[in-house]
Amino acid sequence: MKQPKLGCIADDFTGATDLANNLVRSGMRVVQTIGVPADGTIIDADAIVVALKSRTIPAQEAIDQSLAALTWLREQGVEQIYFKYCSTFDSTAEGNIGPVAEALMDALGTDFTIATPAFPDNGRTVFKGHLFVGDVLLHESGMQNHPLTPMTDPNLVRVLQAQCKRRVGLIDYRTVSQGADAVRARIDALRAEGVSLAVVDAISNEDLVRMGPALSSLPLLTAGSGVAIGLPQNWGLQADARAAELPKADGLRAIVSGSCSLATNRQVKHFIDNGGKAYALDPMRLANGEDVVAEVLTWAEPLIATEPVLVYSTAEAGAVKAVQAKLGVGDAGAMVEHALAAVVRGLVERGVGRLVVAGGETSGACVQALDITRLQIGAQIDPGVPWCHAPSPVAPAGAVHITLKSGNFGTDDFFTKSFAVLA
Ligand SMILES: Nc1ncnc2c1ncn2[C@@H]1O[C@H](COP(=O)(O)OP(=O)(O)OP(=O)(O)O)[C@@H](O)[C@H]1O
Ligand SMILES: O=C(O)[C@@H](O)C(=O)CO
Repeated sequence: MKQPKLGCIADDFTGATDLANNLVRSGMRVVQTIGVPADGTIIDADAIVVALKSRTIPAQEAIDQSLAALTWLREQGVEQIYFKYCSTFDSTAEGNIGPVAEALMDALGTDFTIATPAFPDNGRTVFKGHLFVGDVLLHESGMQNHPLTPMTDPNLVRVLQAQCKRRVGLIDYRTVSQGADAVRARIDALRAEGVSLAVVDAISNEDLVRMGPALSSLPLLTAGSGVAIGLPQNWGLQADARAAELPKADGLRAIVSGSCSLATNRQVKHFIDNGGKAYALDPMRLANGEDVVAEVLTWAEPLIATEPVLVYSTAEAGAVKAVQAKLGVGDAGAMVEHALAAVVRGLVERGVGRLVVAGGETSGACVQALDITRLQIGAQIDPGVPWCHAPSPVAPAGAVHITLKSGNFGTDDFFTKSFAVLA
């Protein structure tokens, strides 16, 4: 058994699998844990990703959870820490990216780190410190309307500075394009100027791979998942398909979707338009106290024997707003998550062993319903979304293959193609 090299702290569950996926694709064997494992847990992997749900909780709670993860990861002997946040830099003026990054810097006794959400494979690029989502700036991408973390300023130096006590600077594309030595020299110059956190430009995977060697001596990195593709080389690891090998998958198939993002709405439509069997869960019937979960399971049971089924609450913005207006945003969300989690549990008890879950919060609820505490990361379905294999006491076979899809990730045919990737 080898000592893990990289210890990662992710601020949500789907973000954690996204990071793990990029590390696996670049040659690391990765295990993702749900929360901080119990003392004495031994993990055999090159990298460990601790998945928290700390993105939008109060900053002090996010700090406490992240420091607990750091303590555990250091006990495993990791050589470098990676704080993973969203590729759209989801945060409020209070945090949690800045406060968590600074708390980790304090705990590690380091005076410098980087910050970049760049993830070119998913259209997230950083240029002159400004974050683009596809062809538009962050504040024109729809993220300006996010209910919890509205992003109204694409200038990440300004955004991060508003969350930090330390000075924030920039390593721009001209430096990055010159390679690792130039990045190292710029880090030294920024340090000398009293800058402690630097946003780093990256507009391509080549930029990320080029900057990798310059990051090897930093105890802490903070980033989206993109920076991960340049790190395994620092330990002499190369892309190797064996890093993504999972046990054989032969359970029944189901998809559960609570994400209401534009991408997931298209994926649900594509599945149904192509003849997939689907059950639309109506939040108002749940609110009326009807036993919709039992109804779904009765519907699904004969179908799953021969084909994948989709159970979804996914709806377009207008319909979601109408439900939220009647039930309240928090209560509507919690009620739907609870129902989908109960559906997942029932499906797995009935032999579903290949499971697609769409939505970050929904994934959190489903993983908890299956008593999953760790995931081994396998092959990528789409950028940012891998298949995983997870022990689950709920599963008759003792484990499931599961994929946790971020709301905004995946092509329109994601639901139909994911099972083929696992075959
Ligand atoms: N029809 C609906 N009406 C109201 N709320 C809903 C409905 N369907 C789902 N929800 C709630 O909306 C939220 C969707 O969040 P979730 O994180 O699962 O998806 P997402 O935001 O698209 O994903 P990500 O966080 O990965 O971007 C959940 O709390 C879910 O319960
Ligand atoms: O970085 C991303 O965009 C995703 O991994 C994510 O964090 C989704 O919540």
